[in-house]
Amino acid sequence: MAVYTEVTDEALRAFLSDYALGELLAFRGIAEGVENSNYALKTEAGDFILTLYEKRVDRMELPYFLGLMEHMAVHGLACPTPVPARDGAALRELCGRPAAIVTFLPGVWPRRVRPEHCAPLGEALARMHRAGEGFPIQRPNALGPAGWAPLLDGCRARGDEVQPGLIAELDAALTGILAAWPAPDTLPRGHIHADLFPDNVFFLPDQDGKPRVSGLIDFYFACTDLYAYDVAICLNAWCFESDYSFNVTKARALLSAYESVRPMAQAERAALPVLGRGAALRFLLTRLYDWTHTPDGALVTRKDPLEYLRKLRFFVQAESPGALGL
Ligand SMILES: Nc1ncnc2c1ncn2[C@@H]1O[C@H](COP(=O)(O)OP(=O)(O)OP(=O)(O)O)[C@@H](O)[C@H]1O
Ligand SMILES: N[C@@H](CCO)C(=O)O
Repeated sequence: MAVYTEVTDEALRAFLSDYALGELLAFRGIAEGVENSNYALKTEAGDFILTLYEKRVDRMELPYFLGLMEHMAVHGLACPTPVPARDGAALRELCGRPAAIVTFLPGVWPRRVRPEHCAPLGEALARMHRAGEGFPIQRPNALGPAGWAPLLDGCRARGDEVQPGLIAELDAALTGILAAWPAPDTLPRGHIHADLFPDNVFFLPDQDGKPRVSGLIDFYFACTDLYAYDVAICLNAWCFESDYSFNVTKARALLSAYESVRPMAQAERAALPVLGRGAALRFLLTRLYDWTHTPDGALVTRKDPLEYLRKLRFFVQAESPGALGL
């Protein structure tokens, strides 16, 4: 479910009259996604996505997200490009919500990740990091290491209902992660996606039927942080099997394709186990928070926090990149 704000035909037509996109031919709400309301639009000018930003997105941060997408698209990345209205502004208001139209990207995200997806993914991630260079606005990562203790505190009251002993295990994991986290400015940093899960990466087959990335979407967690942390997020999201075993073939494919575009420093590779631990904890905590704060019967699909406990435990026992098979 991701249409929180219903847009009427009349409201949309009035909104579109500010744009040079021709007549509205069709529009429909998109069920996928959990954060914002998304509509697919077809106008005389082509296909677009209309997003109404809901409660969890801070409107002060929208110029960063939209500006970054614009910058990356101009620098050759296949990502949604904000469409300005006739007055030049892409960020507008509709039905009392901040709203923007972005270009539609063709492709489908992989419901089941295969090793053949991981090299194109790694390459696209590195291209994204390169494409963000020179974008001047900074956005600290609100869900980075400094944000994890407060998040964990927010889960304290009900966390053990999900699994007995969970909060004590997470307290210990957090202490270990913070002690081993790379010191500021020791690893390269820049604009990262920070949520590059399979549902945010579209693929189309090439002439030989092999998957190639057709676009990256959903930049609403993007921030300025360590590039290698983005790699570690992808190792979490793309390289585990359904039995939670780590697939070294997928991880190697991802990493070597990444490095074909942006070689990593030795220190970045060495940090991957702790960055993997941190990334697992970050998704565990946001899922646990949502799990323990979403009222029963709410229309939002909650994601399983314990999936990330299994991944966290894997990274806790992996002390070196060698232990990851990398
Ligand atoms: N530019 C785009 N081109 C094509 N389809 C898009 C585009 N942007 C979004 N979509 C479609 O809308 C769906 C939801 O988008 P998105 O993942 O950004 O939602 P969200 O609610 O903002 O985020 P989240 O995934 O964090 O819940 C996507 O799975 C995709 O089907
Ligand atoms: N990718 C996140 C969801 C929000 O973007 C998760 O799987 O927990």
